[in-house]
Amino acid sequence: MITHSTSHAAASSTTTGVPIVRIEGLTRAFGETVVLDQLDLSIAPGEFVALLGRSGSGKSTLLRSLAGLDPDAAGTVDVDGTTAVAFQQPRLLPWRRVWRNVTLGLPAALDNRPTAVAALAEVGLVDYADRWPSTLSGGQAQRVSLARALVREPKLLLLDEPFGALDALTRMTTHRLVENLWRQHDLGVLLVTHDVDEALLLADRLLVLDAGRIVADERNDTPRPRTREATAALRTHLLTALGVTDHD
Ligand SMILES: Nc1ncnc2c1ncn2[C@@H]1O[C@H](COP(=O)(O)OP(=O)(O)OP(=O)(O)O)[C@@H](O)[C@H]1O
Repeated sequence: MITHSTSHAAASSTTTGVPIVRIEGLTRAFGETVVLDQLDLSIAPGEFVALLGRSGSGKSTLLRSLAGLDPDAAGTVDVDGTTAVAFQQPRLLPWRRVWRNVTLGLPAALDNRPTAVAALAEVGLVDYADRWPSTLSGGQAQRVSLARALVREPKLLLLDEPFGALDALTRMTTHRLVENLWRQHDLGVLLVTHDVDEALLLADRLLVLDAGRIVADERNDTPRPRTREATAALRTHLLTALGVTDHD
């Protein structure tokens, strides 16, 4: 049984320095396969963390536990405040206009157009509120899904390969957008990605998941904006932790 608690204490963790995420002994198995094995992890308020790992290493499983979507995991997952998730596919409902996708699932008091438009303005889509999802480009649809996450005012934003389906140029502009949202909202971010360079560009802390545990946990203090040259040594270290070399 998992203990998943979400607190909304009056003394916010931002002022107290208490972690926004505390995971202890998180274990998840599917049949005989143990995917997460007594995993421990803390995330501080406002921290931008990237989670790397080979395909099948359990990144999405960990993220689902953090989002409270996996009642069958065992261990403790404490999250201080609201979490919101954006996935690789934007998952917009085609029969709802853009703004009604943004407020989907919100309490009635917040399920209104002005709330949605304010969030859409933050992702540069203020004029798209009344569009249908089918008229959006892939990058625009992904920005709508970010607006849908932001409108929940999360303390922790969970991003599961959100840039994976975007073309290279759109990916770069969406990187900038996420970096700006993180700064402006003082968000904690956990970004699941296969892309070491993307992780080095965006995150201040880099985790590698392997065999159910965190096997590397590195700080990335490279000044922003970051260049590939500045992060080269850390890149090599992470690739080694991932079991690949530059020549693979
Ligand atoms: N509902 C499920 N039933 C059975 N096995 C599952 C289920 N969900 C995940 N798994 C297994 O758990 C392991 C971890 O899956 P997970 O999706 O967390 O990996 P991942 O690191 O996110 O992979 P990828 O990078 O390919 O997205 C895989 O072996 C997968 O087959």
